[in-house]
Amino acid sequence: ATCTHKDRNDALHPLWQSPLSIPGGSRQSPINIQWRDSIYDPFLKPLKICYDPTTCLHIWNNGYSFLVEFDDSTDKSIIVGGPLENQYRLKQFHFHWGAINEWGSEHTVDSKFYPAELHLVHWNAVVYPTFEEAVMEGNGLAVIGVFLKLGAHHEGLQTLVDALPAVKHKDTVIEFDVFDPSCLIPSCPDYWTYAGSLTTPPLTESVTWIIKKKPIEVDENQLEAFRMLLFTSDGEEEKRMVDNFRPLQPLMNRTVRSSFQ
Ligand SMILES: N/C(=N\S(N)(=O)=O)N1CCCC1
Ligand SMILES: [Zn+2]
Repeated sequence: ATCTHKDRNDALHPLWQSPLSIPGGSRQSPINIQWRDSIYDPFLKPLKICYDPTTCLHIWNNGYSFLVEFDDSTDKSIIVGGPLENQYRLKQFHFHWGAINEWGSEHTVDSKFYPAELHLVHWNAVVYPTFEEAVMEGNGLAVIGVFLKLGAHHEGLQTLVDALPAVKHKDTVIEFDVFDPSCLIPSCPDYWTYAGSLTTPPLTESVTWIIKKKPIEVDENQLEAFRMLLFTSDGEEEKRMVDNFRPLQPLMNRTVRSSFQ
């Protein structure tokens, strides 16, 4: 039988295991978002995004993805509103992508994969003293998911792409001191939201997911730049950093709400 990407993924990425290995996992991510099953919630507020570009610190290849990390010692870069009861501080953003344009995103919409997905990771510094503690709590994290689709060149992303050769290998880092990630978020306010988890270890069920309905467009060269990164350290046998997404997880007893009709 032909191997589906899910089997390939389970086989290729033991770390992104199925929920069976997470005892009591009832709100795991990612999931398929069935548009017609999502429920419009008129009480959902618009999401307010206030980032200070000077809080940007560096880009780091951590061997799973590349992260752009921010100074989260103040409330200078935060999100508030949407489904959130508190404001959440921006900690980092990263991407997941495929070896080819047919797949790469973690979430799907009506079972459609996008070639890549951006995650902006925020934590509840109103309630928890540290990010590490917030990671362990049901309302500890809020992640904005943005789908990337193949299309026009993305000017804002290009400044990031130009820096990637400097973090080709695992555990390399480059200073990156001014960047406003709101340029990567579609202006359309529409989103879905659901209660889920981190999609990499520790896989904790601490994430309020906010998935933007509209994708951003990036061009083929920009996607290819992601694919030239390596999972491996300098000197090791090279393994291209591709297909770094977790397989879809069961919805179980959850509803996905939409901010739009
Ligand atoms: N898996 C994660 N984010 S994600 N892919 O669920 O947005 N993280 C692991 C630790 C910090 C963020
Ligand atoms: Zn992610």
